[in-house]
Amino acid sequence: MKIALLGYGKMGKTIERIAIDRGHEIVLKISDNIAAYDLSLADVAIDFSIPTAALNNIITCCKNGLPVISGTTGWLKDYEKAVKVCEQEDSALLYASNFSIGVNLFFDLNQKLAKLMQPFKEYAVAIEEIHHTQKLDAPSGTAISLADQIVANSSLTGWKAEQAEKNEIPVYSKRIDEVPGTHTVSYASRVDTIEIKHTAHSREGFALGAVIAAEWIKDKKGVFTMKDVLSGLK
Ligand SMILES: NC(=O)C1=CN([C@@H]2O[C@H](COP(=O)(O)OP(=O)(O)OC[C@H]3O[C@@H](n4cnc5c(N)ncnc54)[C@H](OP(=O)(O)O)[C@@H]3O)[C@@H](O)[C@H]2O)C=CC1
Ligand SMILES: O=C(O)C1=N[C@H](C(=O)O)C[C@H](O)C1
Repeated sequence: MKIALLGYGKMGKTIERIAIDRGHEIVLKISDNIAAYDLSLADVAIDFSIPTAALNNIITCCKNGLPVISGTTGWLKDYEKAVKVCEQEDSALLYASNFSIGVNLFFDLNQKLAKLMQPFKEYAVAIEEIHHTQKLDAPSGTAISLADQIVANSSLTGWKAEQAEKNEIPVYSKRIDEVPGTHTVSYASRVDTIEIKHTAHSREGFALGAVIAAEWIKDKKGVFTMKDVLSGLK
C-alpha cells in the first residue's frame, strides 16, 4: 500500500517505521500546506498534523478521492463539515481520537463502568489526562471521547475543563515532560474511589492502530470509526 503522511512529526515518523515494517511504502511526507503536493501516487493518507491544518487536509484528500485516516486532535468542532465533504465526494474518512487498540478496549470499559455507576449518585466522576509538554490541545481528544461516553450513559449533562458545574464531568489536563498519554477515569465517594486507567508506554500503539486502520479503509467509501475496524479483527 502506498501511503501519504500528512504531518511528519513525532507520530508521522513512528507511523513511517511501522508502515515500512508491515510492507508498505511512504510515497509522500508533508509538514506544510497540502495544496502544493501531488496526492495521485498514494492509496491512502494518514493525517497526524496540527489542529488548524486537519480539516483542510481531510477536505483535500476527499476531493482527490483519497481515503484518509485522521488522528489529529483539537479540530472536532469541524467534524460535521468533514463528514459532509466526504459524503459529497463519495470518498472515505476515519477519525479516531485514539488509535491504540488498548485505548479502544478502555473505551468499552469506560462505557460499561458508566452504565454500572449510573444508579450510585454518591460517586462523583472525574477524568484526568497527562501528556507531554509539546501537546497543542487540551483536554486531549481521548479525554473528550471518554467524557462524551460517560455523558451518553449517565444523567450528567456535559463536561468542563477543571471547574465543572454540579451536573458536569471535570476534566483535568496535566503536561509533564515526555509522557506519551495517560488517561484516568475515577468515581469517588466519601468512603472509597474506583479508578480505571490507561497508560501508553510509547507512541507505537497509536501508530500501529493508525496503520491497521489505513489497511482496512484502503478500498472503502464512507465515514467510519475504529469500532468498524476492530469489529473486523475480532
Ligand atoms: N489519534 C491518535 O491516536 C493520536 C493523535 N495524536 C494527535 O496527532 C497530532 C500530531 O501529534 P504529534 O506527531 O505528536 O505532533 P508533532 O508536533 O510532533 O507533529 C505535527 C507535524 O505536523 C506538521 N504540520 C504543520 N502544519 C502542517 C500542515 N498544514 N499539514 C501537514 N502537516 C503539518 C508539523 O510540522 P512543523 O513541525 O514544521 O510545524 C509537524 O511535523 C496531534 O493533534 C496529536 O494530538 C497523537 C498521538 C495519537
Ligand atoms: O498529542 C498526543 O500525544 C496524543 N494525543 C491524542 C489525544 O489528544 O487524545 C492521543 C494520545 O493520547 C496522544
